Amino acid sequence: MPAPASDQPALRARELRKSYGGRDVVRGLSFSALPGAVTAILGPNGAGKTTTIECCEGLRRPDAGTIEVLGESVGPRGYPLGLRHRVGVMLQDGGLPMAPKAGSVLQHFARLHDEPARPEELLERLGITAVAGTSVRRLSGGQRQRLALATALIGRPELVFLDEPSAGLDPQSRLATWDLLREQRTAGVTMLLTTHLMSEAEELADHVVIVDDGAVVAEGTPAELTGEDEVRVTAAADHPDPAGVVAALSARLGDSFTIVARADHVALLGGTPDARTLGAIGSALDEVGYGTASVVSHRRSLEDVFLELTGRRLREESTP
Ligand SMILES: Nc1ncnc2c1ncn2[C@@H]1O[C@H](COP(=O)(O)OP(=O)(O)OP(=O)(O)O)[C@@H](O)[C@H]1O
Repeated sequence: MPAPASDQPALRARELRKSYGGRDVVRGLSFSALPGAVTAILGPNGAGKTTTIECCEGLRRPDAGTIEVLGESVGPRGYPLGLRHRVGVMLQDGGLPMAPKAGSVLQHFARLHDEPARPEELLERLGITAVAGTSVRRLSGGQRQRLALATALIGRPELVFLDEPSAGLDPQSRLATWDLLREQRTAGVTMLLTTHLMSEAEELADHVVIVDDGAVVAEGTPAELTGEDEVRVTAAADHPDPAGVVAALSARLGDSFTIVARADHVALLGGTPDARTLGAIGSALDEVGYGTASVVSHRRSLEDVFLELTGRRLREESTP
């Protein structure tokens, strides 16, 4: 049964580090997940989300750092025995045996727990009752994904790890999954999920940890992360010196805005500028030869924040 809510984190990861073949993919990453809340680790492909969550699940061993789950330390050998029954895990690739039938797999997982949820009910909720008699191998990707979620929830865990829970699902299945996860939260279950879907983080998360290149670049509630107005100036052509653009704008505007400049756009955070300030912005941009294609003022979405922090362009994978 879920533990009563407290202020103590249900999970605390401190200064995690992990490298593969000399390449650092998790670089001093720290975050906490509060009990009864949904914490989303949001990041682009390759940011280190799966590595981080699998370290927290005790499936990968971090090179450095500490992890506490439900008050217990996760050591080099993974979870202490008693902890395993309190936690549910949904892996990114499902991690399911292929030969058995879907319903048998879930029954098997149910028998591992003292007070499991009813398998038939979970199958029904996730819309996979009709394939209960089909072998896992023959399930579609989305059906397998939902079965993996059912196996994570069958033991009525206190804490559930969900690695991209709705990746590859059609819109109906995604909504059914989100509804089920919201119910889990209402019942007091703590959830840590990874996602690169803004909509998933916006719909489900109480706390969002934005990760890029193996490190936390921002965190907060969705409202904290998105609560600011932004003026966005899109460049007509890439500018060679974004730092010079910031300097020119700061010289005219002082510290009334947080200014982020990239080759292709400038974002000014901190309020809606009046006509005089807009004039000053225009003059500063003219001064540094920043050709302006458009200027818009709007409330930032999570996607704006994410793209601002993690960049708008596809990145080459770094090499060792
Ligand atoms: N076992 C491994 N051996 C070598 N490199 C790995 C291994 N696992 C992950 N990586 C690399 O580490 C980096 C981070 O991978 P990870 O799967 O943690 O990222 P992610 O944020 O979950 O990405 P995605 O959203 O694409 O699933 C990637 O560059 C990946 O290629």
